[in-house]
Amino acid sequence: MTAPSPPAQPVLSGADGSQQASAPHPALLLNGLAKAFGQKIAVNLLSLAVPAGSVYGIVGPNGAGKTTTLSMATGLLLPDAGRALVHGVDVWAEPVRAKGLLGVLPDGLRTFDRLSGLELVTYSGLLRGLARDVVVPRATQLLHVLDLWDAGTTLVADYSAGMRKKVHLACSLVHSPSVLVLDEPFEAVDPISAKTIQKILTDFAAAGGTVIISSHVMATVQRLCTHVAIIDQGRVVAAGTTEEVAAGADLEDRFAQLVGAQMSREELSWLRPSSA
Ligand SMILES: Nc1ncnc2c1ncn2[C@@H]1O[C@H](COP(=O)(O)OP(=O)(O)OP(=O)(O)O)[C@@H](O)[C@H]1O
Repeated sequence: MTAPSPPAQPVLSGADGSQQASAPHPALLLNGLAKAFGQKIAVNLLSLAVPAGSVYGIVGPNGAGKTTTLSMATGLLLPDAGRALVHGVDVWAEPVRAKGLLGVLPDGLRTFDRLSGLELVTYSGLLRGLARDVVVPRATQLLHVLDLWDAGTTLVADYSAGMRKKVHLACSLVHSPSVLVLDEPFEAVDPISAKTIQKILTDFAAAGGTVIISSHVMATVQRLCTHVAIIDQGRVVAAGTTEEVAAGADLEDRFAQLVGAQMSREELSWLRPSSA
């Protein structure tokens, strides 16, 4: 895989009108993001700074607002309030520039699935402005690395859930973005492929890229992520380096401490195997 493309280098005008390099922006800055669906407040004035070069895990219970947050952060869903900036570029004010910096694996995406894997990844790269002689070798390589090459001309519509996840991951990588935003990248993926994906992501971050993943698999987040944010009811309840957030405990235990209080302790006394 090629190194991620360098982020847009923002400049500031000095008092004398000269241009000075500014302090580096976070790879992703969310500032007061909010979204309601009718009466339901999905994201409640959420702010977060993701440092460049980090592998940042977003965790939280079902319905906490992770997908809604990531959708607003990547220009897929219009926020009711707040801003999202990718390397200082406003996702909603300058969508084309911001999206050029992003590689996105959305949750439950519907794509052009009447294509083979090679066609879909190639098409994705062409849409991102890559030349065909650049995109075809990259797409081929990605399909080999993600163990999808043998699927040949099988349509993506006929892929398994894990294969679909991997081909969409390939689409998010093909243009070598600066910031990868991956909603549940390991969901439905087999353990060997999960290891391959983890290696791709750590290599990508080591080369200067930034990775943001949402996941429910705490062990993976603890092993893979340099930073983590725990989201609950549309708000950040803890954020920092993984070590800071875990605070000397297992991340899963910490997660349960922070957001487990409202989990039901009720017993399903009626749930007993029925006799034959
Ligand atoms: N399009 C929508 N219309 C109505 N409500 C929605 C919509 N999308 C999300 N919600 C609601 O917003 C809340 C947050 O949903 P979201 O999908 O962001 O949670 P999540 O943290 O990604 O959950 P999960 O871990 O289960 O994927 C939920 O209560 C959900 O029902």
